[in-house]
Amino acid sequence: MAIFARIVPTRAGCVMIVETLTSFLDATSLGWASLLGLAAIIFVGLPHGAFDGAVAMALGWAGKPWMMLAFIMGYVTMAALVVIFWLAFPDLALLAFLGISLVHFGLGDAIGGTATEQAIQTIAHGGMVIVGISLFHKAEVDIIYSYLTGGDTTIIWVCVEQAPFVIGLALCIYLAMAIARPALRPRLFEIACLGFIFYMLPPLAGFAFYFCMVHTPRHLFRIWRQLSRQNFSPRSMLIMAAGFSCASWLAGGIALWMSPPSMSADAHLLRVVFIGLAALTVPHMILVDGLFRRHHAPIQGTTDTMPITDIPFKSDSGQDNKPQDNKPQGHNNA
Ligand SMILES: CC1=C(/C=C/C(C)=C/C=C/C(C)=C/C=O)C(C)(C)CCC1
Ligand SMILES: [Fe+2]
Repeated sequence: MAIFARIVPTRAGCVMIVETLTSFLDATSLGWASLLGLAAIIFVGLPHGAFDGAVAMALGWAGKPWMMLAFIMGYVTMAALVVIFWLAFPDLALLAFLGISLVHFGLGDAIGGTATEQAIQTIAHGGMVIVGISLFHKAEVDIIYSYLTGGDTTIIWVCVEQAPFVIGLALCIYLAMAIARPALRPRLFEIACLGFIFYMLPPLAGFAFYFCMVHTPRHLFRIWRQLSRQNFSPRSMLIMAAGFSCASWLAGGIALWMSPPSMSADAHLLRVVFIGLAALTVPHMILVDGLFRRHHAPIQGTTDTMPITDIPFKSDSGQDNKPQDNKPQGHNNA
């Protein structure tokens, strides 16, 4: 009887999820590559943010249950404020989202150096993702941007179309830097490969490739290494991340289910995914780029392998290998 009482609501829940999904699949005009990309963004990429609970642990904010509760409340409040801001000022919110994402992705992929070198790498890496995808597939991306702003996208394109001048300049300086500093070459080559992939794939599939195959693994590698150094149990990190992932999927599922009748299935689906992502990005960035990076930047001269290329920082040539007052230099914690 008890088992029966447990199975019936679970089955009802599953039926509801399957029904919502099949009605979306019937109504959407997105191709299979974009749908697969969206699924990967939601189920593979999004959980990297669910490790923010573990990041809070690394920062010493989650030692007691009340601290964890305060962290979760702060995170959810910030996410809710982003959604409210987006609904009130969609153009400004999308523009800000693109800008902060460029910085977040760029910082995650840069391997460090002086502040200027770091800025050049950040603009080049992050710019290729956000501006590259937007400009390679202008017509398709314009439709997505119009769903996200609720109509006019002129101001967005005015800004996106100016960006290649800055990004092009950053790429030229990056090339010069890579000639002098061989450790930068694999990362520059990575930008070229990603550019080709973004050009070839539909925009959502290209973004999903980057988000799931580059950004997420780099982030997880950083967090995992730092937390194992601090002797946190992998099991507790995984349980916490699974809990946060399920909570965000549930929130997204509810938002999807409350589909407004006036909106097309594509518009609603993309709004839920990207406004949801923006809402989680703001607290995620504050935590990862603002706090974790500052506290756990590798010390110059320490060996630090990079995922994807697996090149030790120490193998870097030239004078920047010499320890300089033990100042934190590396900044590639995604
Ligand atoms: C909306 C949209 C884009 C931007 C997506 C962004 C900006 C995602 C940011 C995610 C973050 C920052 C996750 C955190 O780790 C693209 C791919 C340019 C083109 C297709 C439509
Ligand atoms: Fe991230």
